[in-house]
Amino acid sequence: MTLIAVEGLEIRHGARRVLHDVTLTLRPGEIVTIVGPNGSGKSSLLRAMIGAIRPARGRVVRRPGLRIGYVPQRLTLDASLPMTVRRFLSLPRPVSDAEARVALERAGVPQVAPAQVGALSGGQLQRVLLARALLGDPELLILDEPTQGLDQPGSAAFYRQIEAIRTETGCAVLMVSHELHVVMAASDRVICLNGHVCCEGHPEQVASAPEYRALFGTGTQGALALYRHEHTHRHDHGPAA
Ligand SMILES: Nc1ncnc2c1ncn2[C@@H]1O[C@H](COP(=O)(O)OP(=O)(O)OP(=O)(O)O)[C@@H](O)[C@H]1O
Repeated sequence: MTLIAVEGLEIRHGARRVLHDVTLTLRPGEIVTIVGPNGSGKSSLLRAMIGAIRPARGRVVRRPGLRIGYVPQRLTLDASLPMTVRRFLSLPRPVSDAEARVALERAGVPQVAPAQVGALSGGQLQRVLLARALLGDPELLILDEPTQGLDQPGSAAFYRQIEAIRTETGCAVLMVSHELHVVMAASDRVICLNGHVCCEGHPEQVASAPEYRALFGTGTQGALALYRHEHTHRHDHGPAA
């Protein structure tokens, strides 16, 4: 059973082709991470998948009625605007106190409902955005670099929370991250994107191995060495060929 399928997708921004021939599917309950260099089209792919960008070619097929929760890469909030987390969660759709409480608990910040949004730490704000995405009880959670700006322990804790949410709710998760060394333990599948799908596969089953622990924190290179990453082609011309 497929939740969402991307078939032969091409995305253009104006005259510039940023993605081409992208085909992938997501199944219920799996955690898939997209990695790739800056400007490789990761955000564009996610935005096409939620229907915010129209493909130049190909298509996105969503299971009818599929509930998607989306956490964007950036949310600019005016820190001086007085607004509690509770109120923020009711925008634009009013939600009950019970719904808000469950979402904040799932996101790991059960205590912040009365806090001002502008007073939250970066890590707390990311979790509030996650809570907001969880409100519609999504079958697919899409997160675009959700740990940008967090330190490594903060990122690791965030991804553990994502895994716990998947276990608890059974939702599938598609996320973009630059931190393969952190997310690989949480991911069932990794897709390497650079204008097209370069390669994809299971991260190594090493999360509990001492070697993995030793490498945790040594940066992406170490993790990439663990992830079987066999390119069958060269990138002579970059993604926008
Ligand atoms: N709305 C837009 N209009 C014009 N060009 C855009 C638009 N959005 C993205 N681009 C360009 O498309 C390319 C791919 O951008 P995208 O944000 O999808 O990549 P990314 O892999 O998510 O990058 P990053 O890792 O830096 O977030 C970039 O060159 C970007 O400048």
